[in-house]
Amino acid sequence: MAQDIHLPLFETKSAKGRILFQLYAASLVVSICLIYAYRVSYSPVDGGIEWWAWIGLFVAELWFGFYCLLMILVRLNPVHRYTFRDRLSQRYEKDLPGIDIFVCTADPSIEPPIIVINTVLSVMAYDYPQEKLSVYLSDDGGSDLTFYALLEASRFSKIWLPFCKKFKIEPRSPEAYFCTAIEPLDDPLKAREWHSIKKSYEEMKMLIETTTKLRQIPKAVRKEHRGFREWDFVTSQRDHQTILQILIDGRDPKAVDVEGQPLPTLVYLSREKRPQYHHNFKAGAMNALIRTSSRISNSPVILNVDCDMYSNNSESIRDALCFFLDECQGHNIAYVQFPQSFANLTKNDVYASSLLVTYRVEIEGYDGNGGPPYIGTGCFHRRDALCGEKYNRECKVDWKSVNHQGKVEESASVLEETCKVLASCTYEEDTEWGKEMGLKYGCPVEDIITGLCIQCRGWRSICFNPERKGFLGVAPTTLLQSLVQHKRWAEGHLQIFLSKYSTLWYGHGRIPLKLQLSYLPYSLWAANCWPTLYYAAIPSLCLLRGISLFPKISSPWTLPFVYAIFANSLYSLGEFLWCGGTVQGWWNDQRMWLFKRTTSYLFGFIDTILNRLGLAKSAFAITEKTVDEEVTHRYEKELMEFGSPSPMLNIIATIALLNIISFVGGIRRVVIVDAQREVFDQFAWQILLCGVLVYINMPVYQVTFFRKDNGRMPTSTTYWSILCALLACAIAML
Ligand SMILES: O=c1ccn([C@@H]2O[C@H](COP(=O)(O)OP(=O)(O)O[C@H]3O[C@H](CO)[C@@H](O)[C@H](O)[C@H]3O)[C@@H](O)[C@H]2O)c(=O)[nH]1
Ligand SMILES: [Mn+2]
Repeated sequence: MAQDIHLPLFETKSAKGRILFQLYAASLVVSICLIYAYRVSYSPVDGGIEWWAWIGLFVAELWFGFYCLLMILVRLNPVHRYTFRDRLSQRYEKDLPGIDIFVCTADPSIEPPIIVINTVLSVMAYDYPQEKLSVYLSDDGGSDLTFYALLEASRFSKIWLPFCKKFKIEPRSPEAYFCTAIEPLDDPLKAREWHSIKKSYEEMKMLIETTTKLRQIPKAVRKEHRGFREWDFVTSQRDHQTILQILIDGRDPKAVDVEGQPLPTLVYLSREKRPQYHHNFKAGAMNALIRTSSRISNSPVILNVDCDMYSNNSESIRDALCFFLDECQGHNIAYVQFPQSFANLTKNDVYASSLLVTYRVEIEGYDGNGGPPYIGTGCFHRRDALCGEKYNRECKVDWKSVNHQGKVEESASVLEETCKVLASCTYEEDTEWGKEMGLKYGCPVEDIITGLCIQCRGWRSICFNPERKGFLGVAPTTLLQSLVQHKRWAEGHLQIFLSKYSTLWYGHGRIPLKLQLSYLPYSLWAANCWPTLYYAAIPSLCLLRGISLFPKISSPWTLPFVYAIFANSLYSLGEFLWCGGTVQGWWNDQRMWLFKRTTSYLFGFIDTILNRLGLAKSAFAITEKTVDEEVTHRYEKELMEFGSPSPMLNIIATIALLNIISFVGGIRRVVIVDAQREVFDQFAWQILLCGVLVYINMPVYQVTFFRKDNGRMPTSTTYWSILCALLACAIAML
């Protein structure tokens, strides 16, 4: 035992193949420099339209080169982490710290209560001493439907938790489990129990779904719990008092499951909302939870998940504690971030919503460079660090005694009353909440800015990517949902970059330089829109007009272009396949790369500027977690869903049409005018670029001209885009 103390609870390994990557990176940089050399030495004579087009392209290439350097930097030093849970339980099993788990939901129609309670049940069922777990649900929808579902879940947990333990099942979200599980046939007794639990779950699910659909709680049910009385005073979702209900009080000796084992504490909180007070979206909800939980359970470690992110691995808490509790390296770790993963992806992930490379490769690169960002869900925090405390070398937590400090004496009903004020609108007035304490306000990516500030206070963060994924969530299932989500992200990142919390100046001297630079690719997401729009439109229009912008295909200057394009594509394909993607998935990823850069990032960029000028306020558009059956059906068939009109679709369609017109024009030029193959030689690159753009846009032509279902391009968008594309081409040919 004494020996064990010195064995670490986790281990860090550098990724393999780093030298190979460095060689590839160096060769890529050389080819990019050669491209610049070509641009400088062959620029057309001053002043004309050719010259302007050329300079524009050069600037775009300078940008892409710079961005490419940043992406290389993120990948230079990835690390993997491994935990030793057996050592943890050997040394700490009796003194494991309490864990507070926060689940956030905001709207019962966008986030159906049945999804929410599945997440709640999955986190209640962690393989961890139950009396040390407290689960808090924050309901920004202030909805009795969600409350009702949680009440049902609290009852169901009494049979669900013992079942999970007895059958050692994974995952512990009942919906996810019964979706794929096969009944145990070997033992008839076990099979009977299994069936009875399944039936109970299905009954509960039906009750909850019908109530949600009817949007009304049956009178009889209302009488069952005094908590429902609170809704007599609720005027609307945006105007109500604090509702706080302790549904299960873990300290109560009567709060036990069917086997007589203690249950985790379960709390419902809907913070006060008044029209005259800004509620600060998820950040506001989280801060209310931090304060309320500090009175009720005050655990030193907080896990935070979105309402759709169920726990897929019952060992995650123990994994996370291996980092915090490590005697040598644990003291300065503020948070342990699990990568986001999704349960509802199709094989080739049409909308590239898995962000496969980001969450497999880049996040580990961040870790190597100083620590991953906080990405809002699937993250374990040290409470002190989240509350704004600075890292202090002298101050080490003694995890063995932390549980015995200041036990709460008040009864649940007293707590319910006394804690209400902590979640009121006025509580934060003239305090540091939302500034130096808790999650930061005023940014659509509250998570990133909060994580960055924690790192700037001297703390370190860790990325943990276990074999069996820690959490699984719901990825957007329509094109527009995905684009809107990315707009929020791009806008948030750019806002941080331009604010006083920018990694460049705020991070300077506080976090390592390579970590400062690693934040840049995301900070500058939005800025990508201009060079990408330029590259996707101008060379094609120039092809129509007969302006050549690339080296002749027979000239040696072609080589750096060939190398840069092919090496880069092959590398990214390799990386994608290595992460478990498919070739078609990679191609879809490239398409979404184009779509996001020309729409989400553009609107994100414009909104950020308007926001800076004080002309617009940024909002938090909640991502929808369900869609109707027809849409789901198309999603499963991997058909792109365009559906409702939006300026974003206008841009996508216009670019697609413009390129097909230019492509046809370019081919015509080669076939008709070209006698000596001189024209082809000059324009081959542009035709190729245009051809690739046409190919990548195939689904767009399909939805615009051939599809008949409701996911097709809206007619108004089609007309508008045809008009715009024709106009652009006409101007180009003038
Ligand atoms: O006023 C609000 C708005 C949202 N939420 C909750 O915030 C979570 C995230 O919202 P979602 O619409 O699912 O956003 P995503 O785009 O999926 O979220 C990613 O990006 C967000 C920042 O932009 C982070 O907050 C999230 O954790 C991260 O998963 C959900 O549980 C919501 O219920 C609230 O509690 N109150
Ligand atoms: Mn989400």
